[in-house]
Amino acid sequence: MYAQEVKSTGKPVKSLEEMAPEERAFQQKIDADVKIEPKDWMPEGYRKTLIRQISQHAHSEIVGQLPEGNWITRAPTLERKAILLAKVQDEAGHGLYLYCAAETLGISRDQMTEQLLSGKAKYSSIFNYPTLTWADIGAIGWLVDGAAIMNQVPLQRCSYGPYARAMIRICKEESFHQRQGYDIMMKLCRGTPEQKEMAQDALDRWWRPALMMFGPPDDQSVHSAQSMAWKIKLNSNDELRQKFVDQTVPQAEYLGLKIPDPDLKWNEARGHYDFGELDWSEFYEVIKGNGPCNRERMEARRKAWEDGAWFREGLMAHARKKEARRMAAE
Ligand SMILES: CC(C)(COP(=O)(O)OP(=O)(O)OC[C@H]1O[C@@H](n2cnc3c(N)ncnc32)[C@H](O)[C@@H]1OP(=O)(O)O)[C@@H](O)C(=O)NCCC(=O)NCCSC(=O)Cc1ccccc1
Repeated sequence: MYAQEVKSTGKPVKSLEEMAPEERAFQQKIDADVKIEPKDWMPEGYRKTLIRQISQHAHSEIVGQLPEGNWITRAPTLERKAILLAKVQDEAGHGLYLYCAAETLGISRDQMTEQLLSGKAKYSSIFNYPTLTWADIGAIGWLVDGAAIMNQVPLQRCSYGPYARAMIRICKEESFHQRQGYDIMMKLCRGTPEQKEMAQDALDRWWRPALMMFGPPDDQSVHSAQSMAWKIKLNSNDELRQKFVDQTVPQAEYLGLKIPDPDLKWNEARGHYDFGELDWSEFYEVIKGNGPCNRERMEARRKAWEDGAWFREGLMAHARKKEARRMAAE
């Protein structure tokens, strides 16, 4: 799908003729699938859009550790605990690669953290929902990681080199995450009626928030048209949401679970599932800070940042001393 076909509410995308020569050469590079690297010239809007998206993505990975972290001490077996621990550690790693990718655009880790804590930078809406039962850990792996992969696989081909490369490793790890979630769901669905009920309840609560992860509908997406023209995004929000529904419905059927949507129906003519309208007012409330767990999540991040201040100061003092010693020896 070409950017121009996406009905986005943002500023109209400039045509090549309307661009200054430098910007035109940049766009032609993008159109020819040449990667943009940190030292290359880039329009200010491209740099800012990447900082916004990559830093929000990084914050999502870091905040995303919290709902699952809640279950590490209560995982049902030693094996499940070790797997969950590894998954949550992977998410910390993803956050770090992504912060590094954003740093190549001239913003520091401290600035990004300040933007998160002040509410200027967002993180994914999905992490503002609570994890009430062990089945939620299965549902997160299956649905949330499943949605994350659907969105991130195309980003391996995005125009900005450091972001595209970070995505390659992240996607490999995300597929392990998705499979471990589905495996939890399979175990529950083959278990007692109570366990199957827990799995259904988790699906009922996570289905709609998972679909909202892809962002607002295309006609309300401010950034899509420009981001797609710059290949910062390769697919529109609705396109990926549809792909996710099409992929996930048979997986739910295999589990013997029911997707909580009375309007869900295979549409032979379109070759896709039709699905019900989502409650976008809930999405906007959550991203404004009024979801069920927003306050708790931000408090946890603020506390971690404040508690770590002495360590960051220690590291800086050590670095300064080392540098002074090196200078004295020269
Ligand atoms: C598709 C989209 C998320 C949004 O498209 P865009 O073109 O950027 O925006 P658009 O114009 O369509 O929207 C208008 C406004 O709405 C905001 N908004 C939209 N959607 C959301 C949302 N869901 N949550 C919160 N805010 C959202 C958007 O920022 C903008 O507001 P702004 O102007 O910034 O104030 C894009 O940024 C993207 O692909 N990001 C990279 C992937 C990424 O970040 N993945 C994160 C999950 S990683 C993961 O899950 C791994 C994991 C699994 C399990 C456990 C732990 C970890």
